[in-house]
Amino acid sequence: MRVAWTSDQVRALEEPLLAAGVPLMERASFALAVHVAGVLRERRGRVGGARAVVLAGGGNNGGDALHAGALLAGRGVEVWAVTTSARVHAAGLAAVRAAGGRVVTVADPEGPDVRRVPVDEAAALAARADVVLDGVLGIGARGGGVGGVAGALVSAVGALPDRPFVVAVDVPSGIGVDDGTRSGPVLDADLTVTFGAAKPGLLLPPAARSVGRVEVVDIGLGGLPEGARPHVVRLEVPDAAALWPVPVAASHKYTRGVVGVVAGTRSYPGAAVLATTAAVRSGAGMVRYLGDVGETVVAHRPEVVVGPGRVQSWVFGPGVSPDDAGQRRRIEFAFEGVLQRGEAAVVDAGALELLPRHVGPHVVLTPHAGELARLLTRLGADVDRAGVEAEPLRWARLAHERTGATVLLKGGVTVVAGRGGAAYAQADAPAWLATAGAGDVLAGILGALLAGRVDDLHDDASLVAALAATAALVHGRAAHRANPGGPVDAAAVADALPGTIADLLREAGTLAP
Ligand SMILES: NC(=O)C1=CN([C@@H]2O[C@H](COP(=O)(O)OP(=O)(O)OC[C@H]3O[C@@H](n4cnc5c(N)ncnc54)[C@H](OP(=O)(O)O)[C@@H]3O)[C@@H](O)[C@H]2O)[C@@H](O)CC1
Ligand SMILES: [K+]
Repeated sequence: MRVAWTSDQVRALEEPLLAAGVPLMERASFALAVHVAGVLRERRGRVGGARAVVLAGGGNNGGDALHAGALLAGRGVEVWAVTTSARVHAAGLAAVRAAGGRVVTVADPEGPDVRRVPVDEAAALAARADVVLDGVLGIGARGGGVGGVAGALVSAVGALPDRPFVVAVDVPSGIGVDDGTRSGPVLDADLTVTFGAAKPGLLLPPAARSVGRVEVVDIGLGGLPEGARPHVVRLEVPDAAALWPVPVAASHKYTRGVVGVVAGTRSYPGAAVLATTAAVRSGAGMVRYLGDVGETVVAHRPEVVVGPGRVQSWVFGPGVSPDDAGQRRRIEFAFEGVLQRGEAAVVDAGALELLPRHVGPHVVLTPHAGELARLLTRLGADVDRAGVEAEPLRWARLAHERTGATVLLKGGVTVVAGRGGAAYAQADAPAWLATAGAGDVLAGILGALLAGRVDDLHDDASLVAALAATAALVHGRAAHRANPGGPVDAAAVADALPGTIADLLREAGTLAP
């Protein structure tokens, strides 16, 4: 599990350690230098003789970068430090100089003993480097992107035609550290070396697209205090495996969970086939189908039972248009069971428009950004698709607050917001998965997962959000497995589910008997 702590959470952990004289910056800069040396070795075969440019802002983020620069200079790297603020981390600067590094500045005024160079000249230095360390801004960033001459430098380096390898120190400078926004110049990184724990902006879109590979370095901050929850979590394979309902020898189809699927119409029968197939192939005990295309569904999936009966979870909406009277009536009727008996439900596509006024967290909405914007607009919020894409967690949370439902917002990074502040950001899928029918498959996976764990959901409402994140993880991994490195179609993703889930359980050592 990758957890993200906010700037305030990190500062609260740092404070007593710094007061006690724990050398956090030494630890951070040493680990940073080790990672940069690793990059240089990988890219050029050796560290000595490489060129590194350190972009150093006026705070401790610049201090980290300068100290790492000094360590690299000590290993024979030609180091140039470019300071971006009249204020500079004095000890870091002294260390770079003592190790033989050279220092220039783009700031005005230039400060004592530092030669001022135009932004273009500093960017040209970066262009000739094997690696650039971005230490302009860390968790002290005020948001709104990198301002002033530092921002001009970040833009100039980012626009270099032959971009050098960029290592972000703690975070790519200029991202919204706590909310993942991108509202000004940001230097996209190839590698981010972050201290203590990930930060929300490293996991959340759109900033998460700027971070490259993320390495978390333990600098001895310990953990969050009792009761504090990480701001955002990204589940990994062992977490998903631990959450997956695995049958035991005594299990039968009803204890394993029955999924009721109300999906598809005569115009869109494929959605019904995909959602039921995904539920069957994710290990549901049984799948029921309600709708007008039962024959088509059974032709593809003979395991599916057509017609009403008891279910543990529902999948509403794939391929359903709200003006289809038959499906609308079935969904509205089934929602009564969801509200009265506590059956879980996945509410997708056309069914989003049929959502009752207030539901519980055992109902999961699975909109994409445009659908979430429409839903929120109906609920009185002023937001459009671009607004949702700019701050997905904020809007997913608002939808959770206004409806009571757990919200899974689909995207390149899928964001989940649930009860008790639960928030997940999953980046498991190849970009190829942005294809018709992929959402129907996700809905089926989640339906099976909720049916299998329905007894646990009511004891622990935040579990639903974790299950939604698990469904996104399995969906993404199934897409990778369906055709590694190439295009995928939704049916192939559904077909890859049994193998994906078996691999997941095998990797985590939780195989069924
Ligand atoms: N404490 C420790 O010992 C440890 C700290 N650690 C490291 O310290 C980092 C946090 O350091 P920090 O708190 O000094 O803040 P930091 O991110 O360097 O930036 C603040 C400076 O930026 C400026 N500024 C702000 N916003 C701006 C903007 N939009 N555009 C332009 N400028 C802007 C602002 O200047 P101002 O304008 O206010 O004069 C201020 O000077 C953390 O990420 C980690 O790397 C680790 O080594 C572990 C030990
Ligand atoms: K940085």
